[in-house]
Amino acid sequence: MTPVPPARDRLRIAIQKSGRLADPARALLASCGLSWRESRDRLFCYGETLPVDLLLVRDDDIPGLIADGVCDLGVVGRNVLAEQGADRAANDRPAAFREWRSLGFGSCRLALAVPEGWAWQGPAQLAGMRIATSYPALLSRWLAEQGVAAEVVLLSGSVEIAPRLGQADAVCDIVSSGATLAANQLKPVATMFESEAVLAGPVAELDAVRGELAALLLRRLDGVLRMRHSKLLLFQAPRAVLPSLLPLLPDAEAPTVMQVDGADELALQALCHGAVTWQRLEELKRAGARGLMVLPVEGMLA
Ligand SMILES: Nc1ncnc2c1ncn2[C@@H]1O[C@H](COP(=O)(O)OP(=O)(O)OP(=O)(O)O)[C@@H](O)[C@H]1O
Ligand SMILES: O=P(O)(O)OC[C@H]1O[C@H](OP(=O)(O)OP(=O)(O)O)[C@H](O)[C@@H]1O
Ligand SMILES: [Mg+2]
Repeated sequence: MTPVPPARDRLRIAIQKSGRLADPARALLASCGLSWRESRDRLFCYGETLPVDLLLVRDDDIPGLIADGVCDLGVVGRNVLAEQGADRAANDRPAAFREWRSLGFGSCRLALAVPEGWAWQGPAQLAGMRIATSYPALLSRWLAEQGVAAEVVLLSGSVEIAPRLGQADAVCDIVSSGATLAANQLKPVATMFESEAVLAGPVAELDAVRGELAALLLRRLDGVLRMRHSKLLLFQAPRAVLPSLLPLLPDAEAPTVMQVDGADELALQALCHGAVTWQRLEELKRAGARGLMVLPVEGMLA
């Protein structure tokens, strides 16, 4: 019988202890106003500003911890969440976690790669082949969708070396820059899955105190994510040039306009959601803007 975890009135979020997502996950949560007192073994961080604690674990364990109710939320790669979700589905187990938000970092893709010398003609070519992967459920599902019968060889790491060792004919693994594939004389031929870090949580909403804490956190998180690439642009300009400045700010919310030094001189404040590059500032200056200042935006509560 599965043990029932004791009731909690603090929210618990699992993140990677170390690895690619550890620092950005912690930085993102900190930018939502959370801070922690770390325990000496660093596996549990007690929330100080809010009753939101961190659990530091291997990323592969995060979906299971959510499924078991040991933690409420987790920051994990969509690839890990999808693999474990596909595995549950393949074994007729009910869904026990889902993606709550995509977080905009840790981008990579799950790709099928074959030796560089192969002339790739499509998935049918894989029939009867051995494919090494750490993502057996996603690979099996993709092969079934393609109607191809191939052998899945499970490896927990260093997958790209399998063809050279004669363990497999092709591989299915995470690709980002493609450097690991190239170093192993492999080429990507199909993308199965686009991934990034996500906030994962249970299928149903949380309730009571933890539900309220999660709602508060999501409101802050949405504000941070929305503002992540936004900048506040401050500048002055004569009223007459306004019609030629506004087309240069297509991604800006309606600017706040203040009158200075009489009716003709304006001070403007525009929240830009796209990149505010030097080139763009120079174009604004050529069009008559002066005193251009770009400020970062840390968050927004609508
Ligand atoms: N080369 C990459 N570029 C960008 N993101 C990646 C890359 N490789 C993996 N990722 C993403 O980062 C996540 C964590 O990768 P990492 O290599 O730290 O995992 P790990 O070795 O399984 O860590 P753990 O010790 O927690 O089990 C992956 O699940 C994936 O979502
Ligand atoms: O396309 P690239 O930029 O080369 O990245 C892809 C590599 O990154 C990951 O491995 P990682 O370096 O995390 O090693 P691990 O699998 O042993 O954890 C992944 O498993 C690939 O091997
Ligand atoms: Mg792992």
